[in-house]
Amino acid sequence: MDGEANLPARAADFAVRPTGETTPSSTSSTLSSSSSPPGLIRHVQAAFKRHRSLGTMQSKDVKPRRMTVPSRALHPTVHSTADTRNSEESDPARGGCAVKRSTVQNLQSKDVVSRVKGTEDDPSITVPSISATITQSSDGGGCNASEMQIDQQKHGTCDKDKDVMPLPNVESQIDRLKKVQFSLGETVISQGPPDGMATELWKLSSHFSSLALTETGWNHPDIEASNAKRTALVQDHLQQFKNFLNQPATAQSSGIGTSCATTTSVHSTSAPMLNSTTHTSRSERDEVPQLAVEPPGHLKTNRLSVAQGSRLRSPEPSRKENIAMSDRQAAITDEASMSGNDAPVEDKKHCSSTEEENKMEKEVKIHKEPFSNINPSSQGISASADNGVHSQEQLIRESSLNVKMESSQSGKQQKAGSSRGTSVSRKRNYDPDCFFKVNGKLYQRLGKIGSGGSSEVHKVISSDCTIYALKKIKLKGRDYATAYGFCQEIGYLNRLKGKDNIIQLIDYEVTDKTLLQEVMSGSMNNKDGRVKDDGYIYMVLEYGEIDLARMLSQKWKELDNSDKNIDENWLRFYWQQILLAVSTIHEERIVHSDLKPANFLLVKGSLKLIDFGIAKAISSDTTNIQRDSQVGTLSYMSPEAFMCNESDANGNVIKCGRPSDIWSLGCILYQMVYGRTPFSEYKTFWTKFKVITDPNHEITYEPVSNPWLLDLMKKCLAWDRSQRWRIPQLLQHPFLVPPVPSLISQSQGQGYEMVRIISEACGGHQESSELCSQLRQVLEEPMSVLKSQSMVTSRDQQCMLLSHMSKLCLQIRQHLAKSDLGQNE
Ligand SMILES: Nc1ncnc2c1ncn2[C@@H]1O[C@H](COP(=O)(O)OP(=O)(O)OP(=O)(O)O)[C@@H](O)[C@H]1O
Repeated sequence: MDGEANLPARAADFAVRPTGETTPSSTSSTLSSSSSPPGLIRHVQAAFKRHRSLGTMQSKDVKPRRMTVPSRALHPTVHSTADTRNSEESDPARGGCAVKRSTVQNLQSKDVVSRVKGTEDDPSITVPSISATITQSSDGGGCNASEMQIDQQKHGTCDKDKDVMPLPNVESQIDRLKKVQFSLGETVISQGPPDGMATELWKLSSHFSSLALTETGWNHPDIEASNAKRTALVQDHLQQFKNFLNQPATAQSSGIGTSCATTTSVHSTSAPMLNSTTHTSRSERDEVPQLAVEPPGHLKTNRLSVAQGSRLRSPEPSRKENIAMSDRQAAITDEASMSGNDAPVEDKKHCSSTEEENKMEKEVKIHKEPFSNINPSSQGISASADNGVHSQEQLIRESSLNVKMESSQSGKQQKAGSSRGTSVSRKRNYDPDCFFKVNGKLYQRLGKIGSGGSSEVHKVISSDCTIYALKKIKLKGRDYATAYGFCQEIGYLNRLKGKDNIIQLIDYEVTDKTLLQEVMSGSMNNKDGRVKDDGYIYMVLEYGEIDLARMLSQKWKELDNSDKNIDENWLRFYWQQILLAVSTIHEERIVHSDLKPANFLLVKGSLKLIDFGIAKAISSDTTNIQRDSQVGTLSYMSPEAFMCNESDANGNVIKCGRPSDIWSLGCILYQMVYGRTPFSEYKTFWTKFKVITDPNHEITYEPVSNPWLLDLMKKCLAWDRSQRWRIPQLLQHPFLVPPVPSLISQSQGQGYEMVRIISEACGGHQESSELCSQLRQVLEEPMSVLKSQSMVTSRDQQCMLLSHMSKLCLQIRQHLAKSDLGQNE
């Protein structure tokens, strides 16, 4: 473990940034939300965490800090004490995920039941349990709840290519379904039959409810006996219901201005889910029956259960419900509005008058409420559900206008009790503790992944059920140069879009638009001073499951319990990926400057490079980057990174370039091989500084079974940066591209025999014997020849070897010819 806790630094001189080195036995951060979301949301989050393998978030290990050290601070005569800040707090929640699993499941199931029972208070659960059955019917599966659950299980992923969100086990789902249906059944009955067009529907719902009630005796033999009959009956009813829903709608969801439209709110109670609630304005309720159709409990998931334009009746939502609904509506409104405009989005044309507001209230409103109530892990999206999601999303798109209008309405509802006309700030339209908004799109926060020296990174889910990482950088109080640097990360990530081994930037927003503009145009005018406004940078990034630091930590924990060495193939596999990632940026003339295990993330089995916070592009006329200060993470910083801008023995200014990254790679490789970084025994900043900048300091290499591995580490950790290998060479190093053993042994066997014959033929001639022994040495230790040469690729190495050998052979031949001649004379 790098004991960097004692690093000396004066706060003023060293900006020590905690970053990501992980060493096997240390501890660090974290998966804790800084602010606890409400109960249900917490359960959602917990469920997501549950489905991530242990430790898939930020390493729990102590991470070395990234340093920003002004040059003057580096003079060895300056004595300072380390800034031992380690801003990464250990978060037991991460490690504790698995332990808490059962508790979470219990909570979830309790939660589902209690939530459903509390229907009256929950506007998202409005009336009967029809929807689940409807969805199922499309699969031809009747209304057998267990089948439905199994179907959900079968298709329990959000998207094949996206994060899998497995469902809890089938039995518990069925069990919960029974409870849910029972509860909903009670609700239906207590509500009594509506009149008008929905009477038929009510009958159906009552029927289902009564079925659901009977399902409390789910396995009773009597009930089983009548199952077939009931199923047929239900299917019949379903058909009727479908026909009902398929009626030409007089009030379509997009029916702006139609006086008889029903308002349909599609709530996705968690990202993969959409449930629908239909309600109408007071004036409409008298004329048009309305129905709120809600899938039961967790079966709300993924289902759009109300056809748009259905003119159905449901009990009037209470004011409380309305307010709660409007919160959700507002949330989805934000999500639906992609404009990024801070003003509430609304269709002024239709919102200008009270009359039109009334109309609007009657319209079918589609909202997607991605993030409430339900455990997303139980959102297994069945085939039907999947379709459901798509159709819902389509619906949402199609109804975006309505959604926008809903926004204005919901704003007003929110303000119930206060002046109706008061406009509602967009900021209040969603809970900032639970959501992030980037360019008008909402992302629900699922948990904090980690925090770097400059940022917080959160796991989030988008409205299309994709998991992302959201990096939030607070700019307030930072100097502009630093803020520019952070913005530049966006530039680099944009430049590296489409590169497989670089984490992908999905979206971003810099709240300080001028700053972004300046960075993008390369005209940084305001270099002095600090950012005063409450500026943030948000970056939505491809999500990485685990970082290399954590992987190494796990690997070494495994190895500690056994007497095995690190698996060379494992090493080879990830080392190659690391090289390829760095090769990508070096080809783009970008020097990362902060390469360390924590900055390589595993995404679907491949390592991807992250954190371009201090990366720099090499300008076209040079091979180096210009830095005003020393930056990096101590344990991985190259000698030239420490000595940046100082003069070397020849009076040349020391600069950093690609070789600086190669040194960091050497440190990473060393750590992969030995479980610690090369200078880990030097605990303080100054001792580290001293040994790393000392050209005569010899790094200790414990013996390893593969000499090529040793050679590789040395090639990366050559003190003299001009001696360090470049990525293309490293990719061809014999550790990665081993020479074919059979050929070696074959050629060696034949070679030895040949040398023996020649030696005999030379008959003890001194010069010839000398040449023969050289030839033999080449055959025995080809590297002894190659080491003195600076080769480019292994093919070049082979060619050099051959030419060296043939030179020797030629000389021996000449000697032999001479000695032949002498003998003949
Ligand atoms: N796309 C992502 N997916 C998953 N986790 C991520 C992602 N990006 C960052 N992280 C996690 O958050 C941590 C901090 O992220 P990052 O290194 O980008 O922030 P930073 O503020 O630049 O950190 P530092 O300055 O300390 O290196 C990472 O070590 C990683 O564990």
